[in-house]
Order: sequence, then C-alpha cells, then structure tokens
Amino acid sequence: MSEALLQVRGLRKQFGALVVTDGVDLEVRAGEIHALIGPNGAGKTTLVAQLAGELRSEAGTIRFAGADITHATMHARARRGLVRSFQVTRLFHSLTVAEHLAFAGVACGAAVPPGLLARAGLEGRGAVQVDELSHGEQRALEVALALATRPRLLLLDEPMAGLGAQESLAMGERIAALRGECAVLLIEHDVEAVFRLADRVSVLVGGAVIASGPPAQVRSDPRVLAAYLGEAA
Ligand SMILES: Nc1ncnc2c1ncn2[C@@H]1O[C@H](COP(=O)(O)OP(=O)(O)OP(=O)(O)O)[C@@H](O)[C@H]1O
Repeated sequence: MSEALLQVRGLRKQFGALVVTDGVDLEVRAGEIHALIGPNGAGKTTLVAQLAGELRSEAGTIRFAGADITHATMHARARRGLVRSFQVTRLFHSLTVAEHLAFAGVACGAAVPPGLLARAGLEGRGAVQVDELSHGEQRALEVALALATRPRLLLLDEPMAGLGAQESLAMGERIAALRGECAVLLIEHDVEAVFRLADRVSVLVGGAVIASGPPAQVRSDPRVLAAYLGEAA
C-alpha cells in the first residue's frame, strides 16, 4: 500500500513535568476523514498544534506527502498543504467575509477556489462583516478560510463546538463533502457525529493512540470501551 499522506511516529510533547503527548503514532490517508477522539485532557489539541507546527515536539517524526516536516515551520507546512483552521473571532471583526477570503488567497498565493462561499453555506454573505455573522457562520468561515489555501490535509479542532443541532448537522455535511478532495483530521467530542462522519477513527488516551481503524472496529474495541467510550457511548 502507498505511504499515508501523514505519518506520525513517536511524537512527544511535555510542558514542564507534564508529559502531554507520549509516543503518538498516527496515519492519515489522502482524502479520508479521520477523527481523533479521546477524553478531556488526552492531548488532542496539543497534538494538532504539534502537527501544524505551532508547538515544537521533543521527540518523534512527522512525515507529510513523502517529506520529513518534523522541524518545518508552520508556514512551510501550510505551503505543503498541511493547514489548520484558525478562529475568525481572533481575526479582524470589521472585515467582511469576502475580504477575509481575499486575504487567505493572497497569503497562499492562489486564487480562491470558485464556489467556496456556497460550499461553506455562506452564499450571499460575502459583504457581511465578520462580527455580524452568527456563531455558526463564523465557524463556517473558519473552514472556508482554511479551504481557500487549497489544503491536502485540513486540521479541524472542534468545528462544531458551541453550535446548535441544526448548525452542527450542516457543518458535518460540509465536512463530509470534502471527502476525496482533501483529507481531514477532525477533533470532535460528539461521538455520534464522529462515527457517522469518519472513514477512520483514532483514539488518544493519556497522550498515546490506543486504537485506530474504521468506526465500527474502534467502537467495539475493548481497550477503547474501557478507556473512553464505555463512559461516553
Ligand atoms: N501550554 C500549556 N502549558 C501547560 N500545560 C498545557 C498547555 N497546553 C495544554 N496543557 C495541558 O496538557 C493537557 C492536555 O491538553 P489538551 O488541550 O491537548 O487536551 P485535549 O485532549 O485537547 O483536551 P479537551 O478535550 O479538554 O480539549 C492538559 O492537562 C492541559 O492542561
């Protein structure tokens, strides 16, 4: 079988005496929706920051699209197509949706893909200032901004957090529509949404991946039931 798009081996991060990720092994295949689940404090957000290049790792290797990117900067990773979504609420409140997208296009030196607003559920909202968008629309814009850079792997850290049931469903549909176009590594606490959406699921517990595979297999894995899903499902 060909090499996975993302190959993580033995990745480790500690803050002072606290070891947060510890020997993480993970593979994400091209075009798949891969969910990363696990209990609070398991190290999911830390791992995503290590993958995106925001946090340096103390040990381990990260290969992406055939290259060793373990020591690459965040920008170098993004140029290769490894991109995380950023919170628009941390960006420019007074800029419009269209202006944000134009910036994202300039930042990655590519034209914004056609139809991006419609695909993000933001059709007709280009002229609206970001601080006038609903929370759900802001989260949708975050995904659209990341997609504007034409990623090969999109890292999404809880894109459904704080959304209502309808908005969550719509976000799930938009993520599902990316399947085959770019790979997605999705951190999500809504276990039902994860098992509906993902092609494969990895379970992070205590800073290490204890199981990885198709949803049905992971869901019935005794180690996963004991360490996490027994309480969540
Ligand atoms: N910058 C930091 N400095 C010190 N400790 C940190 C830092 N970032 C995270 N931690 C600690 O690392 C542990 C893992 O945090 P992390 O946010 O990665 O877990 P998580 O799996 O994403 O949790 P959640 O599901 O609750 O979001 C926690 O104990 C957290 O307090």
